[in-house]
Amino acid sequence: MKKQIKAERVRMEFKEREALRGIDLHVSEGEIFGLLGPSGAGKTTLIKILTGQLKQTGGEAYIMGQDSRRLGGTVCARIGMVMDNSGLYERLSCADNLGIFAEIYGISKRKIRTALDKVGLSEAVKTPVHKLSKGMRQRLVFARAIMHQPDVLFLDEPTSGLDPATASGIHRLICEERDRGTAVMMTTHNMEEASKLCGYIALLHEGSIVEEGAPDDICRRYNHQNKIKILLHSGTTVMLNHDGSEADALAEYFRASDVAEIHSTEPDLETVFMELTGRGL
Ligand SMILES: Nc1ncnc2c1ncn2[C@@H]1O[C@H](COP(=O)(O)OP(=O)(O)OP(=O)(O)O)[C@@H](O)[C@H]1O
Repeated sequence: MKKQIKAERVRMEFKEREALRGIDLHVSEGEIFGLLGPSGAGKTTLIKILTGQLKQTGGEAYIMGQDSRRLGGTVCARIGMVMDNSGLYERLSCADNLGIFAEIYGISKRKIRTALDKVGLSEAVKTPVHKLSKGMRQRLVFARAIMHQPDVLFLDEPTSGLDPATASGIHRLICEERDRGTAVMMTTHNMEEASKLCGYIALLHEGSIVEEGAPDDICRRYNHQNKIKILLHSGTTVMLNHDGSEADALAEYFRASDVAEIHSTEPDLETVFMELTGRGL
């Protein structure tokens, strides 16, 4: 698997603040990497460095093997981005907004229609941006990010503030991009979204990665209780140690057909995050 995004000991010092304190990570093709962290953790700063919008004060960053401080036109044309400041032209139509980028990327105008269809905006081809709802705008920004079929995609809170149906449509498109082989790096404050989409996540706190791994593996690591919770048909809840000693008791409950539900006591990502940072997302 090609490592499309790489950071090696990346540091960023603003005048009176150290925003990143030596970040190491990589994202391979066909992978969705989640960068999570509370407000001010350094997520946007890192994405800006990786995409060449900001120059780091230490360490190295590479996109498709090219130093992010010197990204050339060919590499830039293979990157897609959804950032906080949408950069849409309010008075231009959806199609004309994408048209500008089609020209920059040097792709056929036919791709505009395909991209708008993909995000469900075929009816709004001629609608000026200022008449779009928040969800439609976000879908347009997404269409702009993927219309040139990028190899690397950066998504800074792509579903923030969207209704569940629009968010779920965007999730589907992100997965389609991954399946096409795109390396995706996304930030989110939504832990459910991160667990569902990301194969690998890094928890960023005050400029450092404090935990990383597959979401399930991280949650298992913080399963301090290590118990099984059984809900019986009678409504009673039984807690058993999850160390092998529970086998006989569990078999007995099953023999008696008493078991309605069975759960492990693994914490969710939000709880792990609270434990590590003392703050919620
Ligand atoms: N241009 C800048 N000049 C000075 N400080 C900055 C600048 N940009 C970011 N910072 C500081 O760097 C730290 C990290 O900011 P950053 O925007 O990367 O956080 P974030 O994790 O993206 O937060 P959020 O989730 O709120 O978007 C913050 O303390 C912020 O105030």
